[in-house]
Amino acid sequence: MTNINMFLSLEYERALESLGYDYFDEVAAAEFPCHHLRFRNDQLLPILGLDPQRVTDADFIQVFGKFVGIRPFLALRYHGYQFGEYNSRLGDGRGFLFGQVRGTDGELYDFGTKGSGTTPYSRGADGRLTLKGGVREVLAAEALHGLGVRTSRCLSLIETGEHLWRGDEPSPTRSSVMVRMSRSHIRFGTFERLRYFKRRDLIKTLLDHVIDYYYPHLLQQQDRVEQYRQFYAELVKRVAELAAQWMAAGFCHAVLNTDNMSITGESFDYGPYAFIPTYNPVFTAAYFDYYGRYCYGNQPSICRLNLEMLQQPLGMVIPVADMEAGLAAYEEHYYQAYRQLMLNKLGFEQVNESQGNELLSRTIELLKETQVGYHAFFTELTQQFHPSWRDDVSQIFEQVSFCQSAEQQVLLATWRELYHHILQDLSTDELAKMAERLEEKNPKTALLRPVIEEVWAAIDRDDNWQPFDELVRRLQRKK
Ligand SMILES: Nc1ncnc2c1ncn2[C@@H]1O[C@H](COP(=O)(O)OP(=O)(O)OP(=O)(O)O)[C@@H](O)[C@H]1O
Ligand SMILES: [Mg+2]
Repeated sequence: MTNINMFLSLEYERALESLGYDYFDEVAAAEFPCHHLRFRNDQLLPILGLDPQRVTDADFIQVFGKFVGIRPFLALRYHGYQFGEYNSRLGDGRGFLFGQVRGTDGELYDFGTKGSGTTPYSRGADGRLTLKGGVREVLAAEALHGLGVRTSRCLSLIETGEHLWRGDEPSPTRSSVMVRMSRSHIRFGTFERLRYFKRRDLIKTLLDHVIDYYYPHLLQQQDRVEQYRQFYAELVKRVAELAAQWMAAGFCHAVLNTDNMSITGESFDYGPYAFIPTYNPVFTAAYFDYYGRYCYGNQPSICRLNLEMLQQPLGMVIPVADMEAGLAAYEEHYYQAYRQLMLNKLGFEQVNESQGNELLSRTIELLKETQVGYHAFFTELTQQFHPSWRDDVSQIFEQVSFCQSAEQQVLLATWRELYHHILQDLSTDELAKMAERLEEKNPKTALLRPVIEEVWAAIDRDDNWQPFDELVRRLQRKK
């Protein structure tokens, strides 16, 4: 066994750093009184070309808790529209870009910290992350990944032994530092800040950088302006697909400010999020979202609005009419993606258009009217599904407890008929694949709030991490 820290042996690319000091400030990491590794994401190590067996807990602590070895740490500069109001006092206030590494899949990944100390953007706050906040972010990312959402994931969570004061947690509360692996920490707000300072030159440089690193296939196109046009159109598609993935997963992100929107169309920053207990478009996850701006059902339109606002900075280099044309496809991209994801959750791969649309709207109606658990509905379907359903409509969802009233029974009967009708067109082979698809698309474990609270209570009361470890294992679907 060698004692070389595997994280220090990685080849770090200085992609963002090479852009120079207009985009970030160099910062130092806080020193913490202690370091307890609470989570290490071994599923990510192979993507970094690392064998989990050869990476010790001490390696994680040395690099992602004590921050020994790699330099510089870059607090990225950004602004953002927060609940509709422009905020020019933002930036990485409790985190920094630790480094960038090329994965075995060819993609460039960021290691970004959260809770690693103050920066010039901390605005008088402590630069820290609560342990509960860290636990919640780890869980959200693993759950979303399991549901097929394009998301950042946490590489490590280290408890750091400080006492923090927060208005939304019983205080003092425990502290942590998290390292997140994401496709980029360049946010819509990174561009917004450059427009605020009227720096067209810096917007252009950053846009070229984004295309070079995150949309390299567009480089085949010789003309830069054409690349920009296609970049925006592709971003629109990626964001529409992301919104569809959240909606199908039953996920409410809760803080869709433009500083929480990634330029790669990846989902990240899991603060006061929640998975919806039942289908309810006005379900709002953040207690401070008084008007339900970021409620579950608003997510697709808010994402569209954020894309539209991004036209302001990008408009300094991309013709706005071209971006408008790209944005016009948003609804179609969204609907196509959402429809496909929902049909998958219902067990299907391909359904003809009119039947597919009808099944989708009937399913939503059923979920809404009965208020059956959103996740429970799909896991029940997965458990009860049987190929014999094709031949006998009465067997479909034979055991249901969620239809109380006569009206609800009628809705279920109609849904059943339609489902049966679609099954008629399937071959025996396709029918067999349905069971597998249902299993794959509908993980058994749903990360509902009481589940998180239960895990947290064990940590909080008894420092018992076993329920957390088991939950992570279930979300990652390991035996
Ligand atoms: N405890 C804190 N100390 C200093 N700055 C903070 C703190 N909490 C939040 N901020 C800053 O407030 C802004 C909004 O916070 P938000 O919760 O969206 O981001 P974050 O969760 O800290 O980071 P990220 O978006 O990278 O996940 C960010 O600029 C963040 O750096
Ligand atoms: Mg944020």
